[in-house]
Order: sequence, then structure tokens, then C-alpha cells
Amino acid sequence: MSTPLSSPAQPAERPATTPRPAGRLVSRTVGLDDPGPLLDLLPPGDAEPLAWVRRGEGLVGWGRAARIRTSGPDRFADAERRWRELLGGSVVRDEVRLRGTGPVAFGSFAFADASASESVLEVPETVVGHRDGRWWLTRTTVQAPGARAAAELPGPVEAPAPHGRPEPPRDVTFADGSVTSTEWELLVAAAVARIGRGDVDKVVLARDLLARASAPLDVRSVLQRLAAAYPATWTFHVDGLVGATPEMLVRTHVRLVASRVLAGTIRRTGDDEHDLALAASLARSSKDLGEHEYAVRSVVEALEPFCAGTNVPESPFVLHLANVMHLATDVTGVLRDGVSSLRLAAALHPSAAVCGTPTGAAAGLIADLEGMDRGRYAGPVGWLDADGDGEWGIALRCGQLGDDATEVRLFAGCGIVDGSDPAAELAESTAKLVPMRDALGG
Ligand SMILES: C=C(O[C@@H]1C=C(C(=O)O)C=C[C@H]1O)C(=O)O
Repeated sequence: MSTPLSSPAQPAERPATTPRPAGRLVSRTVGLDDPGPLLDLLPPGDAEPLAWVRRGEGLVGWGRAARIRTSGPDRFADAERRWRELLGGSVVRDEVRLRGTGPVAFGSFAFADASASESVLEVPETVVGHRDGRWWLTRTTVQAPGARAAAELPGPVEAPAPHGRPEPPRDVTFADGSVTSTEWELLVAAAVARIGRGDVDKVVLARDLLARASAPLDVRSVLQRLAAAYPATWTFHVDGLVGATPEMLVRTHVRLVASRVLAGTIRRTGDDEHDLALAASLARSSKDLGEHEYAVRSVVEALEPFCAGTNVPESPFVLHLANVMHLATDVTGVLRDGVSSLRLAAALHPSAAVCGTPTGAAAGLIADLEGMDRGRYAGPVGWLDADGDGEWGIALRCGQLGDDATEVRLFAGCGIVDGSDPAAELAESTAKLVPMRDALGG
């Protein structure tokens, strides 16, 4: 957890790569009986547990077998190359052979090329996974060069057991981040003016909020609350970035690829009947449909070069979450050949859902207007396996813990198009902060 809470806009003054851990990766996966809810298995003592869970399925991990840190414009390619290097000469015994078995790396990548935040791939010592009625445990070690790997495959371990309830966050207070609400509305107005001048068609502007707790937060409690309140999302924690995202940038399994695109949002009122009427109006809103179309197009255009065919539904559906509803489109495709999920995430990032259209001009406008480093917010977060398959969500509805875990920097952003109203966008961003605020008890 080394990401600073302050947000310098200049690039990191460190080499783009750090030396990889030398040695041979040795990994073994065995089947398990139902060990209980995945998030309950995370051990209390581990300050950096790893999680990727939706509706009780997914992966959790702890302990560290290896860590890859990188930054800059080549962060995706660099991380992937070093993951491949680590796997070169590895010894893997996988007795389960499902999606997510064998050695896996959890990852989180910075939004911007120039970000001061590092991007990471974390290879845990222990992973417990659950999918389609099966459970498994993977143990991974990186052995010193020259060790006799076959003789040292990690042996069977005790089945993991649920731990007691983690301490909930206490006395959390919230303060403005880089800009106040009023200042942010002015930034939105400035963005609308730039759209009016024809500089961009759409730009996604974000703001941050600082949460402070009176004692270090137990991230397991935040994860459990998020997962309970937002079951349709992917609840994640990687290297201090914790959240529950509804948006799947890209998921691959063998040659199938899928992406869930979200753009176009309306707040929920809590009154079901009224919310249904709002959902219908969202599905007819030309502003939201236009904003959504930009996002879908950016994903399809980025995927097409890798696909033998894609399937794009003609119109979006409305995804209902506890705090907001989104226009959503599930894009699917068949991949041409062995392209990894991380390579695809790199090609899709940043989609118009979190950056804008056209991408380059929107990214420039974000850098000009936002006045903060997004860190790993709105970057890809997820996991990949030894075959390159994996799941990469967009890190939304999340916060970055500070070094001592008493501070969390929360983020939320909104797509701005011609005619966007600053007050309405501020209200939308406030609604998008609700999952993390509630999980922190605020
Ligand atoms: C940028 C965020 O959300 C994105 C923007 C949306 C919008 O503007 O309608 C909807 C979903 C996400 O793609 C965020 O939650 O911070």
C-alpha cells in the first residue's frame, strides 16, 4: 500500500521497471469442500488481502509469493512480460483445472500513463476459489534458483476456515479532496463549454473525497459490507484499492471474450415504483443513450482487431444497483488466437465510459481540468492466470487506502456530454460515492 494520498500530477521519478524476483514458481491446486463464504476466509493478520468476488464466487488470496510493480505507458506490457518470465520454467500441478485454478496474479493498474501511482501484479501464496459449485485451493511459492522443484511442490494444507467478524470502521469523517463540490461544478461547466467548442464529444470528469478513521481500517470489513449491499458488482481489494465495481472491462475464457459497458446513470430514490418509472425514462433518454453509445463503440472498436466475430446487442438494458441504475450493454466475441486478458484490458483502456470520446482529446481535457492524479481509480483491476485468461473490471466505486490505513481516498466520476447540467452531475457523483461511504460507515 504505497500509493500516496496526495495527488501530485507529475510522473513518478522511478525506473519503469523494478527487478523481478528471481527463482522458480511452483504451484499446486487441490479441490476443497465448501469452506464457507470466500471473504470470511481472509485471515486477520494479513494487511494486504486480495479479493475478487461476485455473488459469493471468485477468488481470495493472502500471503505473497511474488509481486510485480511497474509504471508508465508500458505498464501493461511490462507487467505481462514479467508475469510470463515468472511462469517460465514453473512447475504447476493443477488437480482441478477450472477457470482461475493454477497460479494466478491479482492486478491493479493506474488510470493514466503519467500517474505517480504504481501498477501491480500480486501473486499470493494461498488462493481459495469458488465457481459453479466447486471450491479449490492453490498454494504458490517462488523457490530459490537451483532448488529441486519437483521435490518441493507445496504439500496439502489444512482447509481454510472462516474467521470471526472483522472490526467495523469507526468514527470515519469525510472531507473535500482535490476540489470542493462547488469547484467541481465549475469544472463540469468548463467541460460542457469545451464540448460546445467541439474539442471533445464526451469527457468523464471525476472528483475525490478523503475519508479518515480514528483507527486503521480492517479492509475485510469494508469488503464484506460492499459484497452484501452490492451483490451484482465485483468486490475487490488489490494493494490498498478497495471497492465494488459494476463494470467489467474484459473477461476471457479460452477464446470467448466479454465486456460489460456502463454509461448513462440515474439515481435511485428508494421507492421501487418510482425507480421503475425512472429506469424507463433512462432507457429513453437521448442524452444517456448517446453517452452510452460512445462507450459501447469505444469497446467494440478496441475489441474488433482481436476477434473473429463480435456480438453487440442493439439496445442497452438497465442495470439496477442499490444506489444507482445504469444503461448497460454486454458485448461478447470470439477471439482469433491466444491474446491474453491483460493485453485486451490494455487495448480497451481507457474506454469512453471512464475517459471520453475521442480518447486522446478527452484524456488531455481530464489532465487539464481535474487537477488530480486518479491513481488506480478507473484503471483495470482483476486477475489473470497462467494461460492469460482472466477478468479485468474497471476500478469504480472504490477508494485507495493510505499507508497507515486510517485514510481512504474515494473517487467518483460522471460522463459529461453536450447539455450536461453541473448540479445534476454533482448529485450523480455523490450517489456513486454512496457504496464506499456506507461501507466505511459514513
Ligand atoms: C466514472 C464512473 O462511472 C462511469 C460513468 C457512468 C456515467 O457517467 O453514467 C456510468 C458508469 C461508469 O462507466 C464512476 O463510477 O466513477
